[in-house]
Amino acid sequence: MALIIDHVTKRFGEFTAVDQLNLRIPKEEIFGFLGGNGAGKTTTFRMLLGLLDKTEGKITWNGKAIDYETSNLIGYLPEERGLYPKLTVKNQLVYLARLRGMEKKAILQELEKWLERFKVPEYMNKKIEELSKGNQQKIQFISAVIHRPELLILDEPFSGLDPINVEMLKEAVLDLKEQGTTIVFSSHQMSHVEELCQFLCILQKGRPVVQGSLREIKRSFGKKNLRIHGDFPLDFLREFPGVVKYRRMNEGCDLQILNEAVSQDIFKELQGKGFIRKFELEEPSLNDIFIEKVGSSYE
Ligand SMILES: Nc1ncnc2c1ncn2[C@@H]1O[C@H](COP(=O)(O)OP(=O)(O)OP(=O)(O)O)[C@@H](O)[C@H]1O
Repeated sequence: MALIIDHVTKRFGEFTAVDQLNLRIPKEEIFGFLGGNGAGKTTTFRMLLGLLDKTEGKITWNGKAIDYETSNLIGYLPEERGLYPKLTVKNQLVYLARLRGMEKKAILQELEKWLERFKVPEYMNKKIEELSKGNQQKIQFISAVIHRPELLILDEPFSGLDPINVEMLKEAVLDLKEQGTTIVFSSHQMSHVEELCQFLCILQKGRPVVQGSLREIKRSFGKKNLRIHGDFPLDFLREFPGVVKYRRMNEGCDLQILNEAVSQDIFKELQGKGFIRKFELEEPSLNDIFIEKVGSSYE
């Protein structure tokens, strides 16, 4: 395990924002850090980076406490983006990367590479304030990765990006993982987490309500989704034993069922009723799991 969060608590006065949090984040994987608004994600990130003092507990990266020396091994994309509007992209990145101990020549080489990759080479000498919000975010992402950190913390990296830029950033995140970077990111979009993460944790009121591998979390949730398309009425399934949720769709219905056995019962029940065009059993979505565990409508 590379990143260990050991019984970490953060109190603001009487209020406990993070409560005895224990997490083991595996090396060279992408870890999803989820939770509703105010669950304690950003507070955890800030403690992890040493920007906020912990009330209790310990955080280590590769067995060492994170301090001034180790902090250069970490990259951070904060939730509140913070670039200087009057600086050019080049001067901004040179400034930030020099703080990370990089030489100017290496900074410019890396920056050029990233700007090419993000299809915006012409931004090199543009002022930050001249860029759109989404494009400023790309620059902020570059500032988090330019020094090739071992551990990359991304606080809602995809918020405010159009679908093309989301894809571009996802590709970059996956490549960084391939190259051996350990990545922890928070997101309110479950689909991004499903696509990218092998491991995750869902936080509620500063405590994990779910944690582990995505596959195992889905399997152990028990309930499954069943999609049926047929040319006959399916509404009677609303009351069928074992059906937890029923949603009428254009061509049939989407069900949440208690377990796989219920799908067999439904399949038998449908025989002879008409033509079934689709009968598909699926794992629950992360969104289903999130809603059930956190207990509120989301996304
Ligand atoms: N400096 C502070 N002083 C007092 N309370 C704080 C402070 N910083 C955060 N909190 C509180 O701690 C809780 C956790 O906040 P945090 O920003 O970590 O949530 P989050 O999970 O990142 O939420 P979001 O998804 O909305 O960004 C919130 O209730 C917040 O109001």
